[in-house]
Amino acid sequence: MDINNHQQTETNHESAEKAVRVTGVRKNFFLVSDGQTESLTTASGKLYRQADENGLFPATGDWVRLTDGRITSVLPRKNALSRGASGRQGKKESTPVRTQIIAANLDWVFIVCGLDRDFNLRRIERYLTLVYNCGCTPVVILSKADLHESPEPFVQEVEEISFGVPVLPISSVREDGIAALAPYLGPDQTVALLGSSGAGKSTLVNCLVGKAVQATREVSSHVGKGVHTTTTRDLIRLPTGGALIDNPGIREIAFWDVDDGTDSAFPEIEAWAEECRFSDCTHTEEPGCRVKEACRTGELEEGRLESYLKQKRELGYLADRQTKSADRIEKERWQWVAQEMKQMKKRG
Ligand SMILES: Nc1nc2c(ncn2[C@@H]2O[C@H](COP(=O)(O)OP(=O)(O)OP(=O)(O)O)[C@@H](O)[C@H]2O)c(=O)[nH]1
Ligand SMILES: [Zn+2]
Repeated sequence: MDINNHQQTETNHESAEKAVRVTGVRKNFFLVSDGQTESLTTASGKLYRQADENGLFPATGDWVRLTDGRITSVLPRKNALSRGASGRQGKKESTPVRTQIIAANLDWVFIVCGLDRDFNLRRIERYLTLVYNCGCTPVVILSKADLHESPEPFVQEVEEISFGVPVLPISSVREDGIAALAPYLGPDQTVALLGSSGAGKSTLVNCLVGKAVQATREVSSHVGKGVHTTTTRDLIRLPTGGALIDNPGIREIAFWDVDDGTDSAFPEIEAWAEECRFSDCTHTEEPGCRVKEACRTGELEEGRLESYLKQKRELGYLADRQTKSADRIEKERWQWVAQEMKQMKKRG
């Protein structure tokens, strides 16, 4: 697509600068909206260069500064859903991990889980961890509630593992429970949808928008010329005034991205762990393990402990891997220095 032919964000004649929101990110261009008009634009060369240093590059949901029709900076983010996000960032000993921002400035993240074969408490726990880890606020949406006489038992099961997170059963096909989502979809609220393939995300989006946006992704008439129907947007405006972000990146978010957010997803286990005899108790074989005792007394379900331990193991593995690669980089650097010195001596 030739961007130059495109009416460049109606380069405002009064002021050449304005803040707009990124509604879609494609390989070489961005779709931005000022709330009225949606248009295509590119990022300034400087922004590309800076992104290499600070990793701050426009993502869907970002507010950006537009100067003469091009994105020149990304405004500070409230939060961001990202792959490779880790609580380790910001800690001194951290290995910088390049994170890929999938969606920014979110008020809520809907964890969509179907009440069919998709229903899996352990997976919901993982998603909760991931969402907490990104500094976002989760809401669990149990879709396809129409497949059951009552979704209540499922709601209770999820509530037991989600500690105060709203758990809302819905049916997009029958439009049941949709009204309960209204408090999260009001003006100025942005929601990202997370959930495995087939969970019912697209169907929910279409239900909320009131038409099949996800299938057809029509571009409305007031959108700038040159934006063809092939240009998909990731941020969808809702009739309620809110915005929904549903993009492939979010759909594919992998669990290994999750770091030590386990504290928030398993608060009761962390609390019992405080009472273990050994402070470094692994809650497996040790005597005086309060967590194991909780399993014996029935206070804690064995499956939940397994899930917790599995997460801990995976996180440990990830941390290990990151440290190793940092060590290797350091080693390689010294090898290079040593070689250079040898060369210099030879020459010298
Ligand atoms: N019974 C019932 N089926 C539903 C409901 N919502 C979605 N489905 C069905 O579930 C299947 C998957 O729905 P999608 O909306 O495409 O799921 P998705 O999460 O967008 O899946 P991906 O696009 O692969 O990420 C489709 O066959 C839908 O018709 C619902 O409320 N009730
Ligand atoms: Zn223990």
